[in-house]
Amino acid sequence: MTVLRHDPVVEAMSWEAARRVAAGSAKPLGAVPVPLAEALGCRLAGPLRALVPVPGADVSAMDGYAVAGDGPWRLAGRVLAGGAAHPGPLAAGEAVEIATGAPVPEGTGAVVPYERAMAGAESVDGAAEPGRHIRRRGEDIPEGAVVLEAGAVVTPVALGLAAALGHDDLLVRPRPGVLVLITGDEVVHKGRPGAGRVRDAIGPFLPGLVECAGGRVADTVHLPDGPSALHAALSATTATPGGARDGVDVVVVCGASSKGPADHLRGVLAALGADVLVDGVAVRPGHPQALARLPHGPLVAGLPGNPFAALGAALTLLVPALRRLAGTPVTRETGTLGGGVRPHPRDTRLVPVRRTAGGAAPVGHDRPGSLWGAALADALAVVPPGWDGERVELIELP
Ligand SMILES: Nc1nc2c(c(=O)[nH]1)N[C@H]1C(S)=C(S)[C@@H](COP(=O)(O)OP(=O)(O)OC[C@H]3O[C@@H](n4cnc5c(N)ncnc54)[C@H](O)[C@@H]3O)O[C@H]1N2
Ligand code: MOO
Repeated sequence: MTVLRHDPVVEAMSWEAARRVAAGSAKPLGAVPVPLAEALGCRLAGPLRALVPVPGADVSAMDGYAVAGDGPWRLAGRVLAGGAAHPGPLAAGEAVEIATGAPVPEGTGAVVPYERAMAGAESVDGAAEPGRHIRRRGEDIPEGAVVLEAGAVVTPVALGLAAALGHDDLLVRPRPGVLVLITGDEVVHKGRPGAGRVRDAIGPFLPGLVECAGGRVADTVHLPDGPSALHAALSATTATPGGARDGVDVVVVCGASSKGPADHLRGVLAALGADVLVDGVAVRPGHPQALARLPHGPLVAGLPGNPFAALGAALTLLVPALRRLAGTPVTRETGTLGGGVRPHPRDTRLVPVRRTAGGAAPVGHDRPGSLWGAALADALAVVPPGWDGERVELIELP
């Protein structure tokens, strides 16, 4: 009698379909107001408007004298930026000494810089050009102007602009929080791996990849093999209805995705009652990957332990889901592919390439267990089964 001890082979989902499922597995997180200091890298959820005009008043553009009418002018006081304004309009024939950025008194016809003025103790003379060296209220940025559109990334410069326009908080799409779980008793996290050990090569690349997709790695935790630690870590995640900023939206499980005795992901997902959306993808490398939703909300992306396979899987399931959650626009690039690459009969191939003026060229070194080829490459070429040798999609590597 034959005893069937292992799961039968199930047909894996096509790479294109898996990517579509991943992109459709999430909705963009709701907009939240975030203090400027925490908004860097987020996307604006609405247009950024000028709450105040720049400059906020008619101000001097030079250190010198604000004058009215023709010179010589009688000196009637001094106005410094941040100091008291001149107590009334300037009459023709009057001047006040003025600092750059200080509001010019009403009636000012021009500012004469120190370099162009001849000043005595009580009067000043010089050549005044009407309107010269006065920055008018709202001349740089009018009040109410939309300076950045919804969807713009909050850059360091945008933070400065927002502050100048009177904002303390920005309404942004929060960056989805990602918890990374690295499994494998043989995986070590520093130094040279000894016999029977491998150094974690996935944890170090995930933060940059996640960031480019619009997310942020909230924590990376190393778990021993076995279902209980994984079960506990997945159950402990806090759902983030409404996009709370410190929550976990996606858990990435590295390793444990295949069929070996230490590969517990599927069993744990079943025990937790997760909804498995993708269970294996027809892609090389990276076929033993999975995407599921836990009953309390977070998505789980299961990546294979082989590092290049993990990268391919992350670009297939994790990145599209994160982009959707973060509201990061999706751009698709295509190009020609040289190097005599042959398609696989059933699976999509992900081939590390460098893009050149003559098309994409494979860089080699593309074994699933090594990141060498991917590190030499600037993109992965997507070669579908039955590829006709024409253009391919190119996924840019961060
Ligand atoms: N019977 C089958 N065996 C395997 C299959 C299969 O379909 N049937 N698929 C193979 C493929 S393809 C891959 S990829 C791996 C995926 O394995 P797991 O996700 O279960 O990962 P592990 O078994 O834990 O590790 C595989 C390999 O990668 C090394 N590893 C693990 N984590 C890391 C890490 N963070 N950094 C660097 N290297 C890591 C680990 O030591 C193993 O060498 O399954 C095949 N087997
Ligand atoms: O996903 Mo595996 O070999 O395809 O590395």
